[in-house]
Amino acid sequence: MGAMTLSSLEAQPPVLIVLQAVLVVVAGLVFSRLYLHPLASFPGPKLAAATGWYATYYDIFMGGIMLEHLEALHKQYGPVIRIAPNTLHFSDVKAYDSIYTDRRFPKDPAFYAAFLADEASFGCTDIKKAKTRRDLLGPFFSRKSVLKLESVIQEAVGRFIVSLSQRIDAPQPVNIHRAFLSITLEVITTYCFAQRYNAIEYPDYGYPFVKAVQGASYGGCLLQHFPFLTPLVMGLPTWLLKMIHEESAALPEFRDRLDAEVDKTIKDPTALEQTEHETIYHHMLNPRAGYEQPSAKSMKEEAAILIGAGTETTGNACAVIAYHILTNEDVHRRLKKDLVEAWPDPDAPMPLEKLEKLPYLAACIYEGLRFAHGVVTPLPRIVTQPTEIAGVLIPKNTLVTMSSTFLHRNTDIFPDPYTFNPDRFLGKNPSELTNYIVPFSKGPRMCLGINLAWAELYLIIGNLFRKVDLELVDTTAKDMEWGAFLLPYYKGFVKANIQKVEGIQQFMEG
Ligand code: HEM
Repeated sequence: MGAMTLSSLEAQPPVLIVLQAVLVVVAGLVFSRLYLHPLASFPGPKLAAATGWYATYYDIFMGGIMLEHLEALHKQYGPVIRIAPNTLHFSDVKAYDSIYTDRRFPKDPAFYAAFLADEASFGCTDIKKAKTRRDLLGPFFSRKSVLKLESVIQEAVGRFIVSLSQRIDAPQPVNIHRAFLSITLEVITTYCFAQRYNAIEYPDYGYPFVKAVQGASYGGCLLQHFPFLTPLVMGLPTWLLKMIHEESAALPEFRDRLDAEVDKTIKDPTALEQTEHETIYHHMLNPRAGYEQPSAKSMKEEAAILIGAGTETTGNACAVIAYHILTNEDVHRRLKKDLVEAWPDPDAPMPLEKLEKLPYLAACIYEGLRFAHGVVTPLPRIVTQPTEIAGVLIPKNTLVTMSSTFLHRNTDIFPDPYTFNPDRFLGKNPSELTNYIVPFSKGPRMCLGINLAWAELYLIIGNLFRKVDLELVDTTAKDMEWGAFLLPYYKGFVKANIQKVEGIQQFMEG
């Protein structure tokens, strides 16, 4: 019998033998994932339990619709579902805190490797190293520091409003989504590096990095699913990238510029004495006692991450907030009225702390963040020891995830969730609701730039709706549909006609 099998194998072409061996291995793997894996008893589609290609199909081939699909799956299978061989997704609001505030759960290295920043805050998956980096940079992004550097943000916002005034009655509608990305880029570069990039003044708000930045998250997601492409993509010379996709070439060019700045600063740290204000380099090159100076690679990654993390997130949030205010006449009128009452002379300076006290402005921003979501792709954490999450015991080494959208659209917390209704935040105890607004995530790895982001949102939205009369044009609900590629990737842009701008005298004089 054995001899017969051997001789029949010998008769087969080698390719067929290899194919058969692969089939046996794959079948064994699928069998073990379906029936022997620690997550075997968790509900969910069998195909998702068998292979990660299930998520790849919805994420990449279907244009980022995995989140919509997850909603349907939760309806079918319940609050905890297996969405990949080793990954669970939750929909129960209680699970969010358990996943993201547990200090024992590190970020998943496989997910974060695609962002090519394992030595920077966002990409670092080692719990201790990540904490060290946050300790180092945290003071620079604290509330105190943001208030100290408020003039830097105010100056950029002033330039933003002036730039809009130059577009009154422009022949073409203004792409205000890109205008927001331009100001958020400018805030990050001036705040972090004390450097103006003049993105706000660029024709048509088309600064190359601004045009390229939305593609970056898509690229990151692509590399998450096809990591073997990473060296290939990273090895592409810029001229070739330009030929394949011209806009994307701005990304490596921008990164080269940052790298050169870091090298220059390391070579001549005395240059830091000349900067207009403190920068991240002051904190990294002169660390506090007990902290080491990061390597050049780490500083380069950090610079790129801060710009990447701070530009599109905040720009998208502004665009979504503005879109909903402009499409809801009542909200628009009430907001304008409140702003005019609190700020009768638009030429007078308006400090951040005063804007923050306007309840309706705050409510519009919270409601806008509920629609903008921040990072939408579920962010995986590793369960390092068996832990109960939302009443279910989760085995060690499982990846656990939950998208912020499952809080923001929860009908028990936010009835009629698809209606933009700032009034829901004006009840007796707003924090009962704001606790469920999690665009910045929660816990030890929540957004490092949260104070800066909030300051930008108040100053940009407050100034825009106090000083600028604008009308939405060529923008429909379809343009605001998005696919999930870490951040929402919108199908279109928010566009508007600028009709009147006031309160720019102070900036023109400056
Ligand atoms: C509306 C604006 C913003 C939103 C919605 C947002 C959202 C987030 C979220 C959800 C995370 C967690 C990511 C994860 O768990 O992997 C995060 C992390 C981070 N954000 Fe933001 N962000 C915003 C603005 C900013 C700004 C302005 C900066 C610039 C300083 C910034 C810098 C960072 C950094 C460095 C991290 C990594 C923190 C860590 O992993 O320890 N973000 N952000």
